Amino acid sequence: MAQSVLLTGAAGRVGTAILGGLADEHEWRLLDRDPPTDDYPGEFVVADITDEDAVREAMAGIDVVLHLAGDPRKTAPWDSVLTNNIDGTQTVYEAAVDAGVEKVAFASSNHAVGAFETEERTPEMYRTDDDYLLDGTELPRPGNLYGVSKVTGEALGRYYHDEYGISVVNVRIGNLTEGHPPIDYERGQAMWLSYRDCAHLFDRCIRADYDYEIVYGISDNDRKYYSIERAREALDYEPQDNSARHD
Ligand SMILES: NC(=O)C1=CN([C@@H]2O[C@H](COP(=O)(O)OP(=O)(O)OC[C@H]3O[C@@H](n4cnc5c(N)ncnc54)[C@H](O)[C@@H]3O)[C@@H](O)[C@H]2O)C=CC1
Ligand SMILES: O=C1O[C@H](COP(=O)(O)O)[C@@H](O)[C@H](O)[C@H]1O
Repeated sequence: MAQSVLLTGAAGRVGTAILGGLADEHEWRLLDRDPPTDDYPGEFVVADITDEDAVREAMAGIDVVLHLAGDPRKTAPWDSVLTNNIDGTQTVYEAAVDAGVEKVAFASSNHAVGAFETEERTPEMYRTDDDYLLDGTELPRPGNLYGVSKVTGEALGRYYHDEYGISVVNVRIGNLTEGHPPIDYERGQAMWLSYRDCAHLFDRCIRADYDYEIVYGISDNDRKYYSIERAREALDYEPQDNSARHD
């Protein structure tokens, strides 16, 4: 059944991948601080996620929120991640709970656990003969302030789930690259998420039933140091792409 979905950060790369696969699958309300430069499905709201009134208005009648908006730079400074990623995410959760939204899928990141990639483990852990694996039950270990903001977003979701019962899935997205896996970049190949698998994964976040989850969002790459088992179990995620088998 089509659901009413609010997609924040709709004009960005992840939003483009999602809408590329799912434009006709749901009823979309798109939100971005950048005005649309293209044709989009549904309705487009130009607003900043730190604007409480605008976010509340955008939340009316929504079943599911895919919350992507934020500063995606791994070098982002504290003032930007504090405003866009932490304050903005809290604003989105508060408005979602007040509006009776059922589910929120939060775009977390590999950088929430980036500091597991120690000098002793790398580059071996990026290669097929290594079996080092993170499965989402490990403690967070961010390697930069951007990663800290993503861990904080996951904790905000934990709080709003426990306090208000809203369903939350945190998707620790790997490296989304269009058309082909990253070239000459072993780390990126191990955490490649194709556009097709990205759309399918967020479709499962919209349709599946869950309480509070942390899953890794990567394709079924031969070498992966992030397990996709929890995404398979909790969301019925069935990726089709693999960085090692791409022409
Ligand atoms: N692209 C990737 O490989 C990965 C992305 N992510 C996360 O996914 C999300 C989307 O990332 P991308 O699409 O790659 O980034 P992007 O920069 O292409 O898109 C982000 C969108 O959010 C909007 N935005 C930013 N701050 C905003 C605010 N305060 N209010 C309203 N809109 C705002 C921007 O205008 C932009 O259109 C981010 O939260 C990022 O941290 C996580 C891991 C990997
Ligand atoms: O969280 C993110 O991660 C991806 C992949 O990280 P990288 O260190 O391999 O570049 C990054 O491309 C994206 O911009 C960022 O938001």
